[in-house]
Amino acid sequence: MTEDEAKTWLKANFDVPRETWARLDGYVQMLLAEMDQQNLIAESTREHVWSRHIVDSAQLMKLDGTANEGLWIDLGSGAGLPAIVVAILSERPVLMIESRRKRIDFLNRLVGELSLNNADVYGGRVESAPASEAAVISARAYAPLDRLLSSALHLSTDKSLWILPKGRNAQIELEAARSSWQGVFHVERSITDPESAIIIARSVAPRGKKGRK
Ligand SMILES: C[S@@+](CC[C@H](N)C(=O)[O-])C[C@H]1O[C@@H](n2cnc3c(N)ncnc32)[C@H](O)[C@@H]1O
Repeated sequence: MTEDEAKTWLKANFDVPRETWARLDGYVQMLLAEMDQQNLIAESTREHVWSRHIVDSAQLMKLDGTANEGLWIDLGSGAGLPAIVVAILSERPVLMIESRRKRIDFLNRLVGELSLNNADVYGGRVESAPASEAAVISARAYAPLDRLLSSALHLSTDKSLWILPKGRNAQIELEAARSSWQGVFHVERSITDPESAIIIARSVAPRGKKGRK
């Protein structure tokens, strides 16, 4: 997907009025500028931010069956991916969880400068974030599936939808996690990288336990 194709895809798949487009553009500019201060995205993707990061994040919203309602929690948000894209393209509340100080500061700056009234940052570890009842939980390049689910179970309910871009190891990670986790899992192909996949999960619980909230 070229950068032009990425922008065309966004316009075809989302309502993108001028103000929303200006926010996306502003985010890309701030992300690239911040790369002089900290390493937020792979150097090789600097010239491909719209396809490799913005569309890569936005595609997750297309897999969300929650009617765009309820809290979206993003684990290990780092550069703000996918959370900032979700917060710009929707009005739903978005909570970013990130533990590294410099990244927390950058995320707070994004929220302020892009006037994202629906977005918030928890600066700390996922494991110590206050219990919540997320409608959606996302995590991009955060942790292997088993550790990811263990660290964030307290942020979910039985109804939470987990949307987890997993690169090329999706199927392997899923098989490895199945011995410890039950739930309804399936894998979707990424539109930005045909070899990458996204794990979608519902009704997630540690194997052998019943009666989640
Ligand atoms: C590889 S980066 C990915 C960032 C972003 N999701 C993206 O796709 O560009 C992983 C991020 O997760 C954060 N992280 C790792 N473990 C964490 C934890 N237990 N709690 C909160 N943040 C964590 C790291 O500080 C880092 O910013």
